[in-house]
Amino acid sequence: MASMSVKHAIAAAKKLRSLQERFNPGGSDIYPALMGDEAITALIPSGNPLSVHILMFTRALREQGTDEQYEKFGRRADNNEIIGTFAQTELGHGTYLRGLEARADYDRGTEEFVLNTPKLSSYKWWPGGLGQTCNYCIFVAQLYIDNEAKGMAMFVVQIRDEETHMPLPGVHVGEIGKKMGLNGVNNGFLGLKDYRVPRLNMLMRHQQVLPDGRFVKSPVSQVSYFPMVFVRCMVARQNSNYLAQAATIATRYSVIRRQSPIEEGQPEPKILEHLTQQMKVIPEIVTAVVYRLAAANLQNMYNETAEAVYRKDFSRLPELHALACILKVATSYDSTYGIERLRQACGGHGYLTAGNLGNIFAMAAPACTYEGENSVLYLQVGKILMKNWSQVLAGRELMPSMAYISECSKMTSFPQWTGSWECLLKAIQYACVGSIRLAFQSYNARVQSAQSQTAAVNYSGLELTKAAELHGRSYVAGNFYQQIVNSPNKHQRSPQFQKVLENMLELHLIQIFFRHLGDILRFIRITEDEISALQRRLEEVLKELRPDAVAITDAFDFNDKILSSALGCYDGNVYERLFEAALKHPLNRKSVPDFFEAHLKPFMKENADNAKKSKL
Ligand SMILES: CCCCCCCC/C=C\CCCCCCCC(=O)SCCNC(=O)CCNC(=O)[C@H](O)C(C)(C)COP(=O)(O)OP(=O)(O)OC[C@H]1O[C@@H](n2cnc3c(N)ncnc32)[C@H](O)[C@@H]1OP(=O)(O)O
Ligand SMILES: Cc1cc2nc3c(=O)[nH]c(=O)nc-3n(C[C@H](O)[C@H](O)[C@H](O)COP(=O)(O)OP(=O)(O)OC[C@H]3O[C@@H](n4cnc5c(N)ncnc54)[C@H](O)[C@@H]3O)c2cc1C
Repeated sequence: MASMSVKHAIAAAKKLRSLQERFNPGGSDIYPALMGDEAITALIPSGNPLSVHILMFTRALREQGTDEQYEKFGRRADNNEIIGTFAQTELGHGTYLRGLEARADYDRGTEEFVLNTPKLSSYKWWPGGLGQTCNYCIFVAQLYIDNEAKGMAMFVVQIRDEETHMPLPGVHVGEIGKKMGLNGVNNGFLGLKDYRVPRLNMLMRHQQVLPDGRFVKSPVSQVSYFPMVFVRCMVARQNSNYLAQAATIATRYSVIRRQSPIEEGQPEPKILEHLTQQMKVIPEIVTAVVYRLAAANLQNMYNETAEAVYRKDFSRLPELHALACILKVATSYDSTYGIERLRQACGGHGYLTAGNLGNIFAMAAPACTYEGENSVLYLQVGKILMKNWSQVLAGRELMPSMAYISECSKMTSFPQWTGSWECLLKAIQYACVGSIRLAFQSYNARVQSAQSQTAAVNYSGLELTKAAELHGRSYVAGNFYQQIVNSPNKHQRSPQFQKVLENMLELHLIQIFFRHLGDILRFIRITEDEISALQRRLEEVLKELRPDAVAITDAFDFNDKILSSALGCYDGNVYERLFEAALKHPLNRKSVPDFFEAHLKPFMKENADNAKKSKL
């Protein structure tokens, strides 16, 4: 599997490099964007072993290295003359980066760093492509000068000979083992023993070790976390795509499959005519659309901020960090659970490999963990919200994506309920701000009672997580509302198209409202009649969107090769394709399987003989 993946990944990389040269010669950004494209991931169903090379290795060299370092390593990486990965996580630590145990000791005598993974738990563990594909990596380690810890730093480390691909002396490298999916990625382990690299192999754009061992600190230490911010943005985009793929498959299947007459004596309808089926499928289509738009916005913000960071302007980093975290979490959770709901919506056939929903799930699910485990990122956002709430209390302005928090904080009570989109959006935001206030009170009370800030974060963790989740909902719903209702492009849309978009907005807002009804009721009084009215609107909008479901998923524009699904093919010949796939199974190659003579026949014969004997 790994060798097939490498072969396909290389073919894809070549093709994309030629597209890059044709459309954006000399530029650098289009390449990873193309590599992140759904086409590439789908064409390598066991995962792309070059992902981390492209998404993290090349980027870190460009963004964390000096210009000379880029010339020495980065250009070769961009040209794919060397293949690398980002080796940060260890067997014993992934989340708590300050706890990483790999170390780099500066030897001023030789002007080298001595790299070590001193214990089993400090072995690097997980980096994509490290097992067998890569000959280089960025090795993240605690920097020590005269045995004094200086914080994390990144080192360019050659791990295999460029000619023979043999691991170099002092390098212990291998594959970590079979996983639920992504088995072509060859995630690897790496141990280093007294492995020396020249001083200039430490990436020194933002922090430096001078030849005499003096340490020049980065102006903003978090800038070393920047490669992760980029991949979090890519996860938001990629996981929205996985959800869109699964929604396309389930929608197409749901208009082919027929089951159970709705009226006695009537023919069996397409299963998508059943209201509960609509509720399983259509909201996922809408969620995919909503997240794609949010991820596109995030990508723009990333591009602007990355340019500023390159110029050493770090002012927008906190806002980008907060948004990248929240969208990474929201898209990875909602796609993972959404894909599973869509698989169940395809009944028994959803469980067949030929439907491809299992593989799409296996591609989407690990994004809940990699690039920052989701609960941990929620807590990051929770902490940022606490800081911002202090700003609100001090009457200061907040970053644009949190401006709604100041606005809601000024409201003494929730305005008259109207049920309009504005009202629904405001309700979600208001509940979010109420949750932030409560979390702040708990957190603050703990700090006042002499708990440390970190302990207070831990013990207020449930409330912080809730506030973060609602902030994600508020941001995403607010973004969608703006794009549908207030976009400058609105007037270029046909009335019919605008109506479909508005139906999607209606469904999204009502769906989020019901999902968080408990949270909303803590802060807003709503009558039973008002809730029932929303229930009727939910049923109505599902009915209205039902005829558009296929067209919306067709507009995602996934071709059959990408979906690789007997259930989701464009021509709708589901049963023919399922049969075709079944006939290809190795067990169907022979009418009588080999195990019959070897095992089954003797087993049955032995039983028959025993039965005969007992009768005698
Ligand atoms: C060709 C491609 C085709 C494929 C498809 C493409 C699509 C893409 C999809 C998929 C492919 C990719 C395949 C998978 C790749 C996976 C790779 C990996 O997994 S690499 C490892 C990731 N590891 C983590 O993410 C560790 C998580 N841990 C952390 O980030 C930190 O330890 C953290 C944030 C949890 C704690 O950091 P603290 O210990 O420094 O502590 P605190 O006090 O919380 O933070 C200090 C300050 O720094 C800020 N901060 C933290 N992180 C920041 C950041 N990233 N940027 C900016 N500021 C940050 C905070 O807001 C705080 O700010 P104040 O001081 O309060 O103002
Ligand atoms: C498919 C895949 C690819 C990967 N690729 C790479 C790669 O290329 N390079 C690389 O360096 N790494 C990679 N990783 C590793 C990944 O980044 C880590 O797995 C991730 O950061 C989570 O860390 P962990 O595994 O140590 O989980 P842990 O931190 O051990 O999490 C376990 C549990 O503990 C909880 N927990 C941990 N800390 C806290 C806290 N502070 N507060 C509350 N709860 C907490 C978590 O919420 C979770 O429930 C990859 C992982 C996967 C699955």
